[in-house]
Amino acid sequence: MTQVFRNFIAGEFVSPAKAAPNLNPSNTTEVVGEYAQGTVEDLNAAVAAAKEAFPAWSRSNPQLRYDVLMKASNEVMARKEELGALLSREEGKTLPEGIGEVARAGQILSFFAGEALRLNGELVNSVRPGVGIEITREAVGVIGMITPWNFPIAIPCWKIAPALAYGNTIVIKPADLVPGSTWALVDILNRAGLPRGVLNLVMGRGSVVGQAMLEHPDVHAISFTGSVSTGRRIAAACVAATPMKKVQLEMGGKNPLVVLDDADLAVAVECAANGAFFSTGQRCTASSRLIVTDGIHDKFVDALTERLKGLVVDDAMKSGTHIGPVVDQSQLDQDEKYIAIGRDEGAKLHWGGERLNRDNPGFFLQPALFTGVANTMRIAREEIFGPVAAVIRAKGYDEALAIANDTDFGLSAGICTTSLKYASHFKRNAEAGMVMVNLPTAGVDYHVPFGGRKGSSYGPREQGAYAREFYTTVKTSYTLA
Ligand SMILES: NC(=O)C1=CN([C@@H]2O[C@H](COP(=O)(O)OP(=O)(O)OC[C@H]3O[C@@H](n4cnc5c(N)ncnc54)[C@H](OP(=O)(O)O)[C@@H]3O)[C@@H](O)[C@H]2O)C=CC1
Ligand SMILES: O=C(O)CCC(=O)C(=O)O
Repeated sequence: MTQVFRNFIAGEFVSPAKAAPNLNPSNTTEVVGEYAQGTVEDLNAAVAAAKEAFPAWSRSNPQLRYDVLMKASNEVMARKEELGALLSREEGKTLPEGIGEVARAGQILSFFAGEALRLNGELVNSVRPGVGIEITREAVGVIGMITPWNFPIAIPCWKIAPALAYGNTIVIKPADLVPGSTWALVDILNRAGLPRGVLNLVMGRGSVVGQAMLEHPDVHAISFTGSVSTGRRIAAACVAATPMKKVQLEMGGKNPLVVLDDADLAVAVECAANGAFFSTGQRCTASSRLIVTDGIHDKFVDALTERLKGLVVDDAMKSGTHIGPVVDQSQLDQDEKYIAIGRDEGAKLHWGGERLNRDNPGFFLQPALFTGVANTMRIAREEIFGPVAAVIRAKGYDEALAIANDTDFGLSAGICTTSLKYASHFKRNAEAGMVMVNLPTAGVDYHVPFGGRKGSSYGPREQGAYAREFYTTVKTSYTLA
């Protein structure tokens, strides 16, 4: 019998009224596990537990928070192969990518273990004689977290770890498509010594559990990663709530990779192949627009096409697979819809884009490379979130930069060049939260801020010490001695 994975509320695993199968996108006949489908009552119980746990946890000794996070980090690292396999089975990224993501989660936990000890304040002279001012940071309260399917352990981890380090309590709702990795993370953190009610997990649908979280008056802040449309709805709900909720949104991207005539061709091809197609292109940092200057355009397209021909698309767990399946039927439909739109708009489907049959039934799609794309076309403006990239030709650097910035998004932007002048100019003038020089637009470090501008992000940055802006609130105290 398939195991039923239960919600974790007030320090207990709670038997659900309903559960749903978590399917493997590499083989849809394989059920990874049955996972609870939470209800509004479950969410209410989880928020009540988090509220009750908050006073003690927010005043707890930082050594305790350090110990819990470090112990959890050690277990995540020790089990990275097993957890990486679970992640690859539920989400479809390749096993090395899955293991790499789990290792990143372990590193995030140990980074924030240290942050629990480093949280500090400031002493400031008052303009009034005899008065001293302290500026301190305190935990915000109960944090609601709503996470997407494309990074099933890293994204929950980079929300949970800072929230705990700075003394908040949590209710998390992972994406219904991939609850398994978050369940494993919550189980590990619980056994690492978290007091009852500090971390609560309610799996299930966004329209039910997520919506109830937005409406609950005892949830003080919401951290969300996912689509722009859901993000907008969440921001509106947080502002409309009484009291208003603090909100942080990480949403889509339409990230440019500029390739200049003077680029090292091999570096540029590797950046494009990795940034656009690895992890099946299902990254908000994916390079979906390849903006290539005239002098290198044809050589680059030929070399990238050769590279794509060598990429194996197959079961995520098979050794030798470079690109796993698309996450589910609905995302596959979206990818195919945009491939059709690109053709209808007059772009040339230069290579790929075909559905592939493999040994098992799964959502396999050949990477698709469009050429002759204008930046006004829908495939250059809307986030597809699949292995589909658009090559846009530019006359030179100035035009390439203008095209790169001509987008509603602003998450990551990359340039491949051997010129210090252009690299420096691009770092200063790219309208994005993250800039990469001779590196893929996707794939970031775990100890520095992550986030974007324009339609990509809203609210304070995630990750690194900058995460404290969201997970703490500032207090200014005046004392007359
Ligand atoms: N920037 C990023 O990292 C990501 C971007 N996307 C983009 O979004 C598209 C659609 O993916 P999808 O998974 O549907 O993204 P969504 O934005 O719908 O889902 C993200 C999370 O929000 C939850 N959610 C959905 N509706 C609500 C609601 N009304 N109230 C509260 N929470 C809600 C989801 O729950 P549930 O589990 O029920 O879906 C999930 O946990 C992709 O094709 C891609 O373009 C998707 C994932 C990540
Ligand atoms: O590129 C990365 O490393 C992170 C990408 C990401 O967080 C996302 O796609 O949601």
